[in-house]
Amino acid sequence: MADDWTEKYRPQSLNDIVGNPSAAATMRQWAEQWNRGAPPKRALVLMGTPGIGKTSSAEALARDMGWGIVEMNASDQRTGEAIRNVALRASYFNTFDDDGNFMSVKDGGMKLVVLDEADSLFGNADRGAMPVINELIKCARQPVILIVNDFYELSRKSSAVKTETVQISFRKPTASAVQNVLAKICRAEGVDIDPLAISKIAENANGDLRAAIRDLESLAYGYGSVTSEDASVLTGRVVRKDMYALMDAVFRKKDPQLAFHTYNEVDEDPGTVALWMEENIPYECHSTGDLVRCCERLSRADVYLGRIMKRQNYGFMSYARDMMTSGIPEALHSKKVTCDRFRFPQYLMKMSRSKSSRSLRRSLCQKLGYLTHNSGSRIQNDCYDFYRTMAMSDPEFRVMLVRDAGLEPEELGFLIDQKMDSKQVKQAFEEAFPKEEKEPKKTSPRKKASKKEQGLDFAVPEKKEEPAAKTQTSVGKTVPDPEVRGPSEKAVTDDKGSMKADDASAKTTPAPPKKTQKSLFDF
Ligand SMILES: Nc1ncnc2c1ncn2[C@@H]1O[C@H](COP(=O)(O)OP(=O)(O)OP(=O)(O)O)[C@@H](O)[C@H]1O
Repeated sequence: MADDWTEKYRPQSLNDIVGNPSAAATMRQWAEQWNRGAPPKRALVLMGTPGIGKTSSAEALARDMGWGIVEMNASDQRTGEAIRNVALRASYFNTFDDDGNFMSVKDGGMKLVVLDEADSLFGNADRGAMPVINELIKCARQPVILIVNDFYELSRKSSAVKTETVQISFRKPTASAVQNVLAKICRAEGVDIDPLAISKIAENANGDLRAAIRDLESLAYGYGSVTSEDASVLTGRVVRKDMYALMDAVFRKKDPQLAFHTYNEVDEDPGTVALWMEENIPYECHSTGDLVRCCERLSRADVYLGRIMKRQNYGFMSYARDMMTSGIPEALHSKKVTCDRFRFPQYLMKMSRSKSSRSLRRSLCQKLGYLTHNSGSRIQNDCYDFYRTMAMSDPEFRVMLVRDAGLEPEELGFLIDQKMDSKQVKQAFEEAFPKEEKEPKKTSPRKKASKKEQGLDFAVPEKKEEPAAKTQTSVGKTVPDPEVRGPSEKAVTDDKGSMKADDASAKTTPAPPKKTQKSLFDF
């Protein structure tokens, strides 16, 4: 199938990119630094709205420099592991040419690693991606380009993205630049087009060149000519705006109507918008009166949002929205404006930084709750400090937590404020699972030998492992049994005093060691 026109007319060199000459120049400079060795900032971030030539520029740069290209976009699987396997590896190692021959970086075997739509990379499906991206940014041995529509979305997840990359902002091409591209395509395709139609298509695209080319192709398809009436079927596109546009409308333009409309184009929940307002109000108000009025409007909005949550009455939403958007610029009487950048809400930053420790704490509390017949939140609110103090001061208690609650090394490390590979954590695991008990499979050859020794020359059916076998804990509760809980499994036979396995395997199982370790009741 023939390429659509956007692919057919994709720029082949940076010189063919319409608009953004300074962005192209910065890209070239950065690329030339790579030819002399790794520059201080190894990654480039290209940001801007869709369809204005970011991906095309990255590909054109690689072509201009004679580099290979490794691309990962949203349609690829982009978990941390996948990025490590593809992008990070490609950035670390020397490359292969198209025939599969090894090429060293010295021979010009440079490879550009491109992560497209990097701002939409960090959902559940892309788990673990962030640490790998950070590594890529800091340590890549090959040039890396991250492409984003929304830089703020990416930068809130990583400070390295903010400080250790070269950031290039792509602007939308002007309507006349879009018209020139469309006219050129029409000439090449032999399409007879009315100049008015060209300007209608360009205006409607609002700087999105890809959209403009697609609109032109669909109008010209099968006819070979486009009139201005044909172009009038195009309707306005909805363009999403970011929080900075809303902040600008509220605090810099101080225009209640513009603020109201911009809010509708921002894809954020009202709670987040309120946080942005709260963070920026103190810096944007230039008189006490302004500050008091703005805080008053914001607190009103907050009351309405609270009522929505409490009563699920979404009728209050319009009041909350009006107070936050039109209300605040209307409350700003001073004509002065601040020239600083808008501030990202501290609360969101802290929550995002503490995300992994909060989830670790939650899973830890759930395990402790399971062990002690409590809910995870009860442990978190009432007993967490008790467990923490006990675990910090008593090594035997740590062993019991590992053995009976099934804590993972990072959970135990978190509880006692140590790294997961610290001496205390290692020791607790070694004592909870002595070596021969930890790896039951390795003991099987010995088992067979002992059967022979006993003269059992018939086939003894192996005891099948239940996929979700349960282990009885020392407090009499059953917990799902991960493989690692070998010793606890033995406790089942101990406590109940009956052997479930058949006689033969019972004979070959070494007698359980005398129980010397403490259970929770002993503490
Ligand atoms: N500045 C430009 N100059 C020439 N052609 C362009 C330009 N911008 C976009 N195009 C055309 O639009 C198509 C899509 O552009 P590209 O994929 O580079 O956009 P993008 O900014 O990376 O968009 P997205 O963020 O959605 O990936 C290109 O194949 C090309 O035909």
